[in-house]
Amino acid sequence: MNLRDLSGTEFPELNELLRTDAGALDITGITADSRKAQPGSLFVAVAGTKADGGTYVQDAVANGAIAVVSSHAIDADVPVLVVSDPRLYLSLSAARFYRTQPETMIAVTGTAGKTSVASFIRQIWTFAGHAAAQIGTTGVIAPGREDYGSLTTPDPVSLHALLADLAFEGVTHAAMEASSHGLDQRRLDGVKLKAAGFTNLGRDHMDYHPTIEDYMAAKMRLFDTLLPKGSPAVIFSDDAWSESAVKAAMDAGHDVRTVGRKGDYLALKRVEHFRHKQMIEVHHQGKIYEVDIPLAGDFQVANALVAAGLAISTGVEPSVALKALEKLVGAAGRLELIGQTKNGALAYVDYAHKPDALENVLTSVRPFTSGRIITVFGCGGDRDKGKRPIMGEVATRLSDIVIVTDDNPRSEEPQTIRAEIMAAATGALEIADRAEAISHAVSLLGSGDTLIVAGKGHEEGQIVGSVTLPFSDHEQVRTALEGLKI
Ligand SMILES: CC(=O)N[C@H]1[C@@H](OP(=O)(O)OP(=O)(O)OC[C@H]2O[C@@H](n3ccc(=O)[nH]c3=O)[C@H](O)[C@@H]2O)O[C@H](CO)[C@@H](O)[C@@H]1O[C@H](C)C(=O)N[C@@H](C)C(=O)N[C@H](CCC(=O)O)C(=O)O
Ligand SMILES: Nc1ncnc2c1ncn2[C@@H]1O[C@H](COP(=O)(O)OP(=O)(O)OP(=O)(O)O)[C@@H](O)[C@H]1O
Ligand SMILES: N[C@H](CCC[C@H](N)C(=O)O)C(=O)O
Ligand SMILES: [Mg+2]
Repeated sequence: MNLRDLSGTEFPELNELLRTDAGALDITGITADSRKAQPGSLFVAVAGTKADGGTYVQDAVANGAIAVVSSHAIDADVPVLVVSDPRLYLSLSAARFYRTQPETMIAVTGTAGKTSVASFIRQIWTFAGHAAAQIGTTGVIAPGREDYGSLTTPDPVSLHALLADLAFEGVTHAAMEASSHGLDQRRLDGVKLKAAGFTNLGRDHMDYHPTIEDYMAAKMRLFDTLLPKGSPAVIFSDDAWSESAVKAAMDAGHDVRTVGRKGDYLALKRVEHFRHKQMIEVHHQGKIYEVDIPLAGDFQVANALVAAGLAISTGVEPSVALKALEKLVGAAGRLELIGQTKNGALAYVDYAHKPDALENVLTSVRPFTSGRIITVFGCGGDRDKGKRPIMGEVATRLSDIVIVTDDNPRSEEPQTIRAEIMAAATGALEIADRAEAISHAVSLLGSGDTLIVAGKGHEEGQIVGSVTLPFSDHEQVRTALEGLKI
């Protein structure tokens, strides 16, 4: 594709340059990483958190890049396109370069629940007969494909290559997770959305966003900038930030549809909890539906309603969407029941790695726990340090026994991380080795107890320094359960 077509019309500052021979350059690839530049590539220099792409222009050109995009003039032997927002350019040009995306794309944002909602909406679409995909923290799941993921919202070049592949494979419907990093870094700006969803807002990523308002504003880019005006915006109604989200979506001129107890689109009227399922009564456009959701946890009801709202908003019959909820399978590692002991204690793996999520998960299991709640968790290194004592307090307040252990220490000293949690975790035990912490917790399980191993969910590794050691909470819990004599 030539540079003129690739650049589109969103950057009038390029018009003059693109009228020259530079506009006719045949671009054979796009990258923001000089190390991936090849002969014929366009190199987009973006300023990042660790490095400034601008310093790698010569490397990119040496690797074969034939044009460069930058936020400021740079001396180079190839044409330099100076644009106000290189990250936006990267996303829009990647979308044009890879051309196709599944026809019905939706994105969901919020501090907790994105992976679950993306999984649920994929399951509802599939139940309704569509070829559907989900893209997010747990990777890509689509017919015939299950790829393990790393980022929640992939970088724009990988994302658009993936969307084109999915469309080529026949996927017509895809649900994406929109992380605040992804939104802030314009990773989704080239995606053509049909609808968008919001779950909730809580403390997260305070290492990246200076204030919670800044964090919320990044999330709201989904509504105020990305979703085309007049599209359905499905918003969970019962969160402290719901009103702000509704306002942002209204101000942007969207068709706002609230779901939850205070919701008007899917109004939740009643919930009855059972051990592994919940019965809900939902009102939608004058009709009453009673649905059995085969998952534990109040928060799963919220996620199921956001997913059903998005499915209905993208053309699924309401009765079909709500029927599909009866068949839901939880996303991997999200309050996932791994097994039980002979004396009836339940062992779950959960991905709660932030205070609100931990609070929710521990509160959710209390109604069906006749014995004690035993919690094993840690906090990641090189991430928000402020959440550590908060999670320590939440865990000890809502559990009977807490074991503080390691969770991806990365470049930090593991004992320092544990100490920061322990400072507010009165009475907690500290066992550094996560496998040992899990087996000790399992050995304590008595009749009616519930074990929650939180923080790693679907993850398959423990990141120590820059090395990822194979590690799975699932496997450790399973092994420990098998080793029990009772
Ligand atoms: C903090 C953050 O979001 N970083 C992401 C960001 O990197 P960055 O722009 O800050 O990159 P940088 O390292 O400062 O480098 C700047 C630029 O120089 C380029 N460079 C660098 C070196 C070189 O030799 N040549 C070169 O061209 C880099 O390719 C980059 O374009 O953009 C990169 C490409 O898209 C991401 O891979 C990278 O994710 C890092 C690995 C990461 O850990 N991100 C996490 C925090 C993240 O994004 N998490 C969210 C939310 C998670 C959740 O709550 O679910 C997610 O969406 O996953
Ligand atoms: N609607 C919700 N409200 C509160 N907590 C939730 C909700 N949904 C999930 N959780 C909690 O958050 C954890 C992560 O859930 P999920 O993976 O669906 O969210 P996410 O937004 O994708 O998170 P991440 O940003 O870490 O990928 C769950 O394991 C559970 O503990
Ligand atoms: N994807 C998120 C969550 C990681 C969860 C936890 N296991 C940790 O390492 O902090 C991140 O990288 O911040
Ligand atoms: Mg996620």
